[in-house]
Amino acid sequence: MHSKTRTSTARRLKTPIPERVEALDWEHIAAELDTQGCATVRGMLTPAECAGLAELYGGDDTVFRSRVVMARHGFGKGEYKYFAYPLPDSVSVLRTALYPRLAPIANRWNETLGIDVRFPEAHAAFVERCHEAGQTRPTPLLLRYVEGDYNCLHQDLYGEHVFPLQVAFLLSAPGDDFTGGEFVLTEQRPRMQSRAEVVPLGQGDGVVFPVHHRPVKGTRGHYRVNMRHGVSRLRSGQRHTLGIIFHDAR
Ligand SMILES: O=C(O)CCC(=O)C(=O)O
Ligand SMILES: [Fe+2]
Repeated sequence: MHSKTRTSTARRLKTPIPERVEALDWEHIAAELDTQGCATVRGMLTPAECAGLAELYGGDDTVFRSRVVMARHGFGKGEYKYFAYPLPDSVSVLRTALYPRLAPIANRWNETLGIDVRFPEAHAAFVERCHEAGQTRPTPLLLRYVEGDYNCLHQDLYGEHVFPLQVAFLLSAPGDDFTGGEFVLTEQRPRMQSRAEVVPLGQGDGVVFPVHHRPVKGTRGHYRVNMRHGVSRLRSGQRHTLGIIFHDAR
């Protein structure tokens, strides 16, 4: 990494999370999402913030509404816990601050795909829409993987209302805390073979990716590709992630 990048990252980390979100290059993120189907945001959380969030996993269970052991459902191996409302401050702030930057991308994608749904400017208004439809349970989650664990390719759909983008933050340090355990995205294109993308992440980095589909520009306009995400097998150590999903669950 260039020293210039390092300095500006460090400076950004002293600032509150909403300002860090504002400081990101959203034009670049939108362009990456359009062309590649995902975008990484580097150094969004400090190592201390990552450790604080990861520590919640083994702590007081009143922070969470439920725990899922993936092997019991055929989801893979490993486990995760959904946060309860009220969400921890940093999780709530991330969700609220990221949403208004992603909503215009989501609206543009829906327009491109000929889908009528439009998303309001503020997350509170979208959550209200979810709640009115009976989707009242919070979806932000902490995941934990140990050696041999993995997360099968999936889509985080929890009801009729779906916000089309989500963000996952890596809380552990690759190489130091764990090996293997790579974030994987696949694109299933109509009448074509699937394409896989491995997304390299450092501790505190986030990846923005589609929940279920995205528009891809073809020779005759745009077409819809089906997206799935998962995590490859952990070769050693322990890996924690924070998942931010913007729609609530039934
Ligand atoms: O652990 C990961 O990197 C994937 C997390 C995930 O599936 C999600 O955030 O929805
Ligand atoms: Fe997921």
